[in-house]
Amino acid sequence: MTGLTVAVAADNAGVRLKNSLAELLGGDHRVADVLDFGVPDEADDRAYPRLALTAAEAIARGEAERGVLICGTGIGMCISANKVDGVRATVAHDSYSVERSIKSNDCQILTMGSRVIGPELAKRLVTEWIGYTFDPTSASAAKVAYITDYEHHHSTSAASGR
Ligand SMILES: O=C[C@H](O)[C@H](O)COP(=O)(O)O
Repeated sequence: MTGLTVAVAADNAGVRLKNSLAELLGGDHRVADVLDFGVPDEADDRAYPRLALTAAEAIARGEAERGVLICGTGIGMCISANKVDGVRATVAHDSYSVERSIKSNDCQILTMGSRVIGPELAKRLVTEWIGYTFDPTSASAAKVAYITDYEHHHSTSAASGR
């Protein structure tokens, strides 16, 4: 496996955890590059949607394969990132969800809440998350493709099928 490029971003509620995770990722042999979309410190009060959308758009353009986005709860980052076509983001604070976010859902983005999870558990989960890969030949692939197809067609009737 060639090294991953991982985008990171956080608002000022999550910047300390984001910086810690960026350092962790930068030292991981499975990571080729870390793209930091800010904020740099707690004095920067840019709101989470701007940061999430900027990072998610970079992923949609193929500039990074993965992203870790941190806010107070992870929820705002997740909602915002999921507005970008082609991006699948999830908030997760447990090992099983982190694994399934890749293996079932092929999520590029993991979001976490700095007010929800401790830094050591977050680091452990991100270390696990980097090691998972999606299997495009798995039974999960068609389910993810259904979402992508909906995005492409913006079809309101898609939800009425199986
Ligand atoms: O989801 C939003 C985040 O938790 C953010 O860090 C805090 O948002 P708020 O200031 O609107 O509560």
